[in-house]
Amino acid sequence: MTETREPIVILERADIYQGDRPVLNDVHFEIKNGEFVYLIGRTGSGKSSLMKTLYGDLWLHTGSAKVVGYELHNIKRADIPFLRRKIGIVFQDFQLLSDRSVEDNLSFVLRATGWEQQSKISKRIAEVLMQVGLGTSQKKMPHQLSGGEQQRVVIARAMLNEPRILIADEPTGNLDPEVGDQIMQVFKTINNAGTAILMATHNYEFLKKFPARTLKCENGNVTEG
Ligand SMILES: Nc1ncnc2c1ncn2[C@@H]1O[C@H](COP(=O)(O)OP(=O)(O)OP(=O)(O)O)[C@@H](O)[C@H]1O
Repeated sequence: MTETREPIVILERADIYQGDRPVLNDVHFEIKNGEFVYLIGRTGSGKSSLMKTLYGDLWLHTGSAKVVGYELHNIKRADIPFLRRKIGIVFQDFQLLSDRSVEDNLSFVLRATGWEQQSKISKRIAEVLMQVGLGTSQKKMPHQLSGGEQQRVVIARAMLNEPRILIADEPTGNLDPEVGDQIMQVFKTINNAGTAILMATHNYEFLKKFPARTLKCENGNVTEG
């Protein structure tokens, strides 16, 4: 069992910047394989900046970070797409391609990441849609789905390449509370099956209903909450 608790995110003395402006200083924490971690903090406290740094959208300024085996302090631009394949990213706004079906949104990502065989593509799409409770929606267009269903497709898309961690920035921010709870259940199910999750949220009800480790961004620091 030791392997399952190996850290997949390690930050040491990391400084997070937006351009030349420091946002978070001296950040150090680990996330272990299979862990569920909330990221909380007021608007502008640096949650999104921290997440963007983890998936290579912001350069790490100083310090070191290792994410799913990639050293962000040494990473080459050409390696960033490979880093992102091992991370599933889920945003608040759904960002599905509106001109194509659920199935085509998902196969687009698989083909772009090197999948070629149609039978394998179809099988994987069916698996991830089952995982998020949308087994019968392959042929639907995004506009035919509710907000909660669209977010499920986005989560399915993030799971396509079996990431070791899902990074979710306010994934329920645009949803009604009841639908948000259902999406939270989807994340819990995915986490129970072994994928680590780092989720930024303003929804403190989740912390009570679904307790988990919490990191807090405050006054330029990240602390255990
Ligand atoms: N693209 C950007 N360019 C310059 N500064 C930015 C940019 N995005 C964010 N910032 C600034 O960086 C700081 C941290 O913002 P960030 O978005 O990381 O906070 P947050 O905790 O995610 O906020 P929210 O909860 O509103 O999403 C803020 O002062 C913000 O104004």
